[in-house]
Amino acid sequence: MSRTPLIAGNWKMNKDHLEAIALVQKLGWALADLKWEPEQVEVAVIPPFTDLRSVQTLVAGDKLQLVYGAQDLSAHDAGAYTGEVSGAFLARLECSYVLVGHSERREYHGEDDALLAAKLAAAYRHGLTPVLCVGEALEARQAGEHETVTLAQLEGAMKDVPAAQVAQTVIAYEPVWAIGTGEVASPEDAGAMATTIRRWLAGRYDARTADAVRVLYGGSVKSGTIAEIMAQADVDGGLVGGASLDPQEFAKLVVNAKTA
Ligand SMILES: O=C(CO)COP(=O)(O)O
Repeated sequence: MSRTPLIAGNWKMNKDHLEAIALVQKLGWALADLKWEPEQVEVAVIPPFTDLRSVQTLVAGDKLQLVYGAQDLSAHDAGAYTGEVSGAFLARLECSYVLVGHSERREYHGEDDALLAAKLAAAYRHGLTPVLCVGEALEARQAGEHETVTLAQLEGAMKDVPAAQVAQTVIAYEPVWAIGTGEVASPEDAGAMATTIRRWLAGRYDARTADAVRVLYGGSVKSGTIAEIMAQADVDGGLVGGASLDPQEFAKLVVNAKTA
């Protein structure tokens, strides 16, 4: 099974809607300069909610081959949920992806397994592809519990996900200690966890389903380190924070992600 690699840029809480237009335009030019081939590496930008309409207009108007998505969604579809954003609204903006369970949401907003399971269900209801983020903290890695912790997060969030929907799910392994720290997991460690995740999927569902799911690595990925990470058989792309805010660097990262 060949899985199209995905490089997704999570802008986090950076760039207002005017800055977003400039960044996406520059990214489009930089990708064209580097002869990016969209069929070889899919590229997604994940800006703040307030940027999405501008990004949609620009992508459609300039016929960019980028896709985009949101950093979170509500578990509910509509109603008295002040401050929440419905997956229905994201679908109307033609979002392809939505992050679910980023470690910053788990840590700062107390998002737990039950909530993430409900958010996954909401993403599927609205035809969005969820990028489910999992990964251990430093103490768990040091205690040798990285697999146990990561698989427990998968188990918790995916307990109600039927096999038919798993193939349209992306899983991002983002060890918390590697996020924004400049400390990147070794390609071997990233690859080993991607393999562990795929084995878990095969056990929980079946080998064919597991084979179809894209597993990304995230945590201080840069243009200089992506190729080694992508060389790992079970890694299908990157979820990129800091490096996605620089269009030249992000474009370089995309073309370096091309697998042989
Ligand atoms: O959290 C991340 C992407 O979701 C990773 O962020 P950095 O690439 O800045 O480490």
